[in-house]
Amino acid sequence: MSRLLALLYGAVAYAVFLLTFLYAIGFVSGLGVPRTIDDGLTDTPAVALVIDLLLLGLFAVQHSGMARPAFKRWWAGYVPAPIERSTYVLASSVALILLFWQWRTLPLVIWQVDNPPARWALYALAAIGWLLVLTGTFVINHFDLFGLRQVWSYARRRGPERDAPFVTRAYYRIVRHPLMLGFLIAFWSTPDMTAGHLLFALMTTGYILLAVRFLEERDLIAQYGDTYRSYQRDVPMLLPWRFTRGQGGASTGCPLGHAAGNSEHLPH
Ligand SMILES: C[S@@+](CC[C@H](N)C(=O)[O-])C[C@H]1O[C@@H](n2cnc3c(N)ncnc32)[C@H](O)[C@@H]1O
Repeated sequence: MSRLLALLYGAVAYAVFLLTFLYAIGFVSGLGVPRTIDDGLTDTPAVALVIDLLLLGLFAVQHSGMARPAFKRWWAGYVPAPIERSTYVLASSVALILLFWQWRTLPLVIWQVDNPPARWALYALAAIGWLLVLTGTFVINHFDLFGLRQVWSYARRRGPERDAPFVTRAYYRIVRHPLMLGFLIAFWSTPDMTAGHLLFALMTTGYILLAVRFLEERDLIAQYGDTYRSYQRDVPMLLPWRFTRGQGGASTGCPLGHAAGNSEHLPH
């Protein structure tokens, strides 16, 4: 594949992702975009429920299915390695764009916070959630996660890609899944909770909990072995206050113990 074409493809996929991410903030918070979670297409509640569940399910299947090692091995025969991640990013963005476009509103009000300072506090909390997601991607490796590092290396004729290193610094010292924590904060922190928004928050929360525990962490254990198991023991999954003082943490007085504090356990 032409190196310039790969670079261009990666840049387009990244731009589409960035716009989709910005749109997602507006969609969920109901601000600044033409169609939001509560202001868009309408239908009878039963039809709306079915369509919204299908849209969420489609995203979950695409996003988790395409991230599995078995799927990656299979489509390596069709998609050149340098653009594999960009293609995944593009497919995830398309699934989200479809959801934003076809989402049916369910306007029944579940809760409404009228007090202005409380409303602003909830908006601020949501903004913190989104910021956690965005900044968290830089802690892991933003350009690797979104495929730019791979196409750039290919364009510069660098050798085959090394796997991105295991990260236990910054947010990852406090919880194992800061990006997912950021999404959960952003999805639930709203002063105007409608049935549609509640459906979105409940389904995405269930998806995040299951996918992280039974798919992503299983792959991380397969990849990093005991390093990841000890990280699991020392660092809570999503709730920062659930510090454990067992194993490495207890001996050092550091809640993270050897998972974060001792590089001899980290793969190189
Ligand atoms: C979208 S990121 C989400 C990471 C994490 N679940 C979170 O919520 O912060 C998914 C990618 O991050 C990788 N990943 C998860 N935890 C990691 C860690 N501690 N260090 C390096 N990569 C990690 C996974 O292998 C996966 O490719």
